[in-house]
Amino acid sequence: MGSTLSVVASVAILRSSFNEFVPQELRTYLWDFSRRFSSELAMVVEQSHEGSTNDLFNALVTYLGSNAFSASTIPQRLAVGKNESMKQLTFGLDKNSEIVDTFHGVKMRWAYYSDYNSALHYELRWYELRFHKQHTDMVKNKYLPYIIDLAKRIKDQNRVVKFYTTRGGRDGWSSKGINLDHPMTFETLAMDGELKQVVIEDLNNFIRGKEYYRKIGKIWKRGYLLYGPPGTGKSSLIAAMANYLNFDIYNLNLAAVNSDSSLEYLLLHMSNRSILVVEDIDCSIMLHNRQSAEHHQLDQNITVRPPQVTLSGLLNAIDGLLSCCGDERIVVFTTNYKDRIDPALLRAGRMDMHVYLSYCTFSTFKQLAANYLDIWDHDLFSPIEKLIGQVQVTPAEVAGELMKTKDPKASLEALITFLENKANDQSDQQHGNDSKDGHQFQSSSKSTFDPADKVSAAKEEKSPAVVASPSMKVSEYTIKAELAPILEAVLTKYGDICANSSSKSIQFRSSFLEIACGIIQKLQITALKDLTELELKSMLSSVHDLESLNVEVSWLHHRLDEILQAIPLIEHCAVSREEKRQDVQETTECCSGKSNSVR
Ligand SMILES: Nc1ncnc2c1ncn2[C@@H]1O[C@H](COP(=O)(O)OP(=O)(O)OP(=O)(O)O)[C@@H](O)[C@H]1O
Repeated sequence: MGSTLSVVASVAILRSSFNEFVPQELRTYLWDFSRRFSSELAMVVEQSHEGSTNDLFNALVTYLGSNAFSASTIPQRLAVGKNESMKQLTFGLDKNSEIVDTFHGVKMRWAYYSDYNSALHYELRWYELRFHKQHTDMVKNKYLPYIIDLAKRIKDQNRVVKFYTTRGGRDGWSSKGINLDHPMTFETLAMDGELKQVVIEDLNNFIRGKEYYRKIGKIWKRGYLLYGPPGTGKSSLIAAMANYLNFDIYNLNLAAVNSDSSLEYLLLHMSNRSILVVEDIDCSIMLHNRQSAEHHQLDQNITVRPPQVTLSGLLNAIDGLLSCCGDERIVVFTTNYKDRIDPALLRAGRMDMHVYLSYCTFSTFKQLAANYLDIWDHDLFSPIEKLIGQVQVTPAEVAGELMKTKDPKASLEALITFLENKANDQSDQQHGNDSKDGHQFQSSSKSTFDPADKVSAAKEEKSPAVVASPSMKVSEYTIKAELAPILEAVLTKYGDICANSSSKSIQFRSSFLEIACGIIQKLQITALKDLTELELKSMLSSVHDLESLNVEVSWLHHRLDEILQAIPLIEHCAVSREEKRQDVQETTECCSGKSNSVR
């Protein structure tokens, strides 16, 4: 044993002396000469390749380092370290050390060398791979690409997610970014189970879709619109997405960007594998065409600086040529009021998935109770289920109540009191509205988070969890009572339009039907001349969403198209009528001697 050790030690000493005293050119020559007679092939991977960084070298640093403890021959010396952009320690081969990796049963011998060139003050580093010549094709076509791919995944998993914000003007993004230390994950995010799964699946498909996107000629990017009342978890969902994918977040404050070209500059300086977030897109900026970007004088004293980024600038940035300057990009818009957003921004291809974050349902409450109190069931769940069905309460509010004490019983009782108070408040508000409006539809369709936005309310409140007015069952669906006659008529005329819907959940299907019936109701109660183009386009956008979920509403789509085409004619007629009226009035005034010129 002692003699074996001394032989190994002598070989190691000889080897390191050889490397130290024999110049690299001579060593290379000697190796090449000896290999002429060998069945082994050697490949050298230098730090730089043809004048630029060698991606394979960098991949090897990660791959061999991560394999260091599982390789068939563990190296005697390892380099180890960590920096602030990494979550965990990383390992690498130290100078002149070797490792044997096994791939598809074939032994791959790796060694790492470095050589300091004192004239150039430059350290040359390289890896050397030796394997049997018969595996050359496999190494070229499978092993090395596998290393590059795996190293990328290892690196992505180990990197700390960064958060960047705009500094305004041409200053670009905050230079270093701060570590995103947000604890929200898909496990802790309370969201309807099915919807959460749909989002996760969509992200998975996107991440695995590089080849698919290339094949169909589409830029590898995905857009999500997150909408819903404040406090329902839009920002939390973004954090969960970033943590799940290990993507950096670039938080774009459009109001701080002073021109379309600054926006271009910012997008060109985002890293790959990142999420571009524009929060509250409806109110952070009013996007208009360039012509209207003038200073608006609200009154004599107040001048409002107009938006500097135009709608076309933003559209260009999202899906114009500029958007191909990066890979694996996700764009997320959030809003409390989907109907205030220009439909051009919402169409598929720009915002591929619209995710509605609703008020708290019983299912979301149960997830919050599990997160905050570690309970999955309790006697007090039953009254809470009843109250949550009647009250509009956000997950943020419920979470706030559950945080007050760790004692489950006390916490749930406090939540019940909170929900009862809220129910009374909402009921008082409802009565106030009823007596003010004297109109059942208007009062019940008003949303407490946006009393002004009827169109938004007509859609947002349709989630079964958010029903404030009485519900009714029509066939197997539960729908707002006031929409029940419309649904009955639709089912009689067109059959079950949700029969082929991509969602099997009755709850979801009911909410799709409420959206469709809400649109029909709006069309029924509004005179054609009072419908704005924006309202119609927003209805079309909802119908488009329903179609993408395989809800059969082509007849409604067709009807909306017809109305949209008719609007200019209606406006034209209105103008002609007004002109005629003015003509008649002027003639009458002239005849009766009341015209300005006579006066
Ligand atoms: N769905 C949810 N699951 C778990 N926690 C939630 C959820 N929604 C809200 N919360 C809690 O409420 C807090 C505020 O929620 P968040 O900021 O995500 O809401 P938001 O919809 O983005 O609100 P806003 O529209 O005002 O920006 C979160 O930090 C989290 O603690």
